[in-house]
Amino acid sequence: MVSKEREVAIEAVLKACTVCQKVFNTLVKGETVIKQDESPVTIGDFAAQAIVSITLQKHFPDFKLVGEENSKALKESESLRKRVTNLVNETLESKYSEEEIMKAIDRGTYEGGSTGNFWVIDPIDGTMGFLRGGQYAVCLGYTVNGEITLGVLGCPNLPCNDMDENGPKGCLFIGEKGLGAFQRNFGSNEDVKIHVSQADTTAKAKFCESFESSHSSHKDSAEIASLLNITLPPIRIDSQCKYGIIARGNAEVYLRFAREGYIENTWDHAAGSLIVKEAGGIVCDMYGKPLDFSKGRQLINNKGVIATNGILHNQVMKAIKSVFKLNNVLLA
Ligand SMILES: Nc1ncnc2c1ncn2[C@@H]1O[C@H](COP(=O)(O)O)[C@@H](OP(=O)(O)O)[C@H]1O
Ligand SMILES: [Mg+2]
Repeated sequence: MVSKEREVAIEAVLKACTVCQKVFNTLVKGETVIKQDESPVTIGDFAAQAIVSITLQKHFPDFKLVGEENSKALKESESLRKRVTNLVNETLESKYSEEEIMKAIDRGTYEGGSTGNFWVIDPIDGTMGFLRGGQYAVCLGYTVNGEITLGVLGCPNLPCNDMDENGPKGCLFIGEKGLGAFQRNFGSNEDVKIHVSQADTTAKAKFCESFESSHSSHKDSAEIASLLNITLPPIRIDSQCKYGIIARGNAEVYLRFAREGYIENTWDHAAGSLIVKEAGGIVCDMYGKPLDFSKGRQLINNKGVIATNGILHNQVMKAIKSVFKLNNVLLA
């Protein structure tokens, strides 16, 4: 049976994707002067988080939400507040007040933790990709007692069929614990089961990483790829779309090595990591430890993020151990 959480999460993510596309088409394309606090990304982030929060509230009045955004900037700027409010009301065909919208956004200040149920939202993951007209994702996860049990990624610009840029674009990835991973294309109601690649040699493998080298060291990943005899160039795309393409088998390995001291946020990995696991892959940190979503808003127990198709996992982890000269790396 399809859970109510899954249906509501899909509804929320699709509506949030609609607002992001609207912001891109009307603001990013048309806007010439962008003030820092009224950038399209800011407007889109607030509107998308408000829409997800309002949709969850409608179905689960007591819901808790770990969200990337809060209403501080809206409280400080009347024009920003008005623009976000109009955008949300246009999209939902509703009449929420500015106060109601800010309250909805601030539901996202929950601290998370190891007990109870809560949602995790990244309203626009891949800010840089969004602005470039590249990849970004609306990412919604659901956590039960510190473990992600549901993840939905909305990827408005991602090709539906493999990486075919000429075909249709816009797809959802859905993962539910124990029930597998699925892709649903925008405009369709059909969920198609997806699975990681069955490639069993690294020489033929494809790896993906952040477009932005400031988010993940391209130099380190190149060294690891070389040690693994990977010859194909990296697939560099923004956002959790990377988890989506691993889950449906377009690439076998996702490497993420942030600068020293950077702690990953739960909303950047919650939905995507479950989708890869449900598609048969493995997700862990650079020491082979599972991502621990039970410690609050950030992944304080983890460093780096690795996702693989499972088959190549141990080879990848051994290469990481060698390149970073680590003593302890857990194998699968
Ligand atoms: N120095 C850094 N190292 C690693 N990740 C970073 C970073 N600065 C920002 N990020 C995170 O990287 C996310 C984008 O991931 P990717 O590089 O895979 O596209 C950003 O999400 P937002 O775009 O939601 O802010 C942000 O949370
Ligand atoms: Mg993000």
